[in-house]
Amino acid sequence: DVLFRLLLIRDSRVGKTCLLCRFTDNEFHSSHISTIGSQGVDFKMNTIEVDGIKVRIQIWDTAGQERYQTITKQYRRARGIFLVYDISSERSYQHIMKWVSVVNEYAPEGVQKILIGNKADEEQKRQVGRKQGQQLTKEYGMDFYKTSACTNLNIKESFTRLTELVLQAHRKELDGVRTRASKELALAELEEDERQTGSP
Ligand SMILES: Nc1nc2c(ncn2[C@@H]2O[C@H](COP(=O)(O)OP(=O)(O)OP(=O)(O)O)[C@@H](O)[C@H]2O)c(=O)[nH]1
Repeated sequence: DVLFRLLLIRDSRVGKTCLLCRFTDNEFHSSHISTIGSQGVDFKMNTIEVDGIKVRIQIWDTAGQERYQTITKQYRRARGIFLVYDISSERSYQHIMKWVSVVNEYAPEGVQKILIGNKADEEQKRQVGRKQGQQLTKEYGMDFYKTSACTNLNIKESFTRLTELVLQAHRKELDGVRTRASKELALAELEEDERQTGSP
């Protein structure tokens, strides 16, 4: 089993908390409760299986209003980042570009990112064109998902995809851990056999 830390960013009210609640508890709350923890962050855990590996993911929900100095501390420990905008807010989309450069500056090398256009159910209030999300993903080389925490569109898919990307990026590291673990297990079994048979 492995454990990864993922992070949801950015503007306030784009639906970060709702995406997280939908993914971990399959719940949706239509009222807004701003994410204000002691650090402006809160997390939930979930386990998903990718390629036969059980991956425990710790997903951090950052407060959109938080000063970025606080949030950048969180970036350093993240393996994967969801950059979230709201399709009914052009402003939240414009801010994504700024947040990509902040992430590139503060997040560890090799951090995986995907772009999320949330509130896809709010078609009548759409301010961000369908192609705009895809344009950004081409520019920054990220995968793109349009999601709705409200109707449960692409929630599991997007969380699974980011986890897959993180897993792929850390494959070598993981293989090393697995080899070491299986060698240690073999040694422990040998010692156990020797103890039972009384041989040295
Ligand atoms: N229609 C619709 N509304 C949504 C969706 N996701 C979230 N909302 C609503 O948008 C508002 C803000 O959602 P939150 O999840 O609290 O937003 P946030 O990004 O965590 O906000 P901060 O904690 O302030 O950073 C709430 O009223 C939610 O009900 C969605 O997919 N569709």
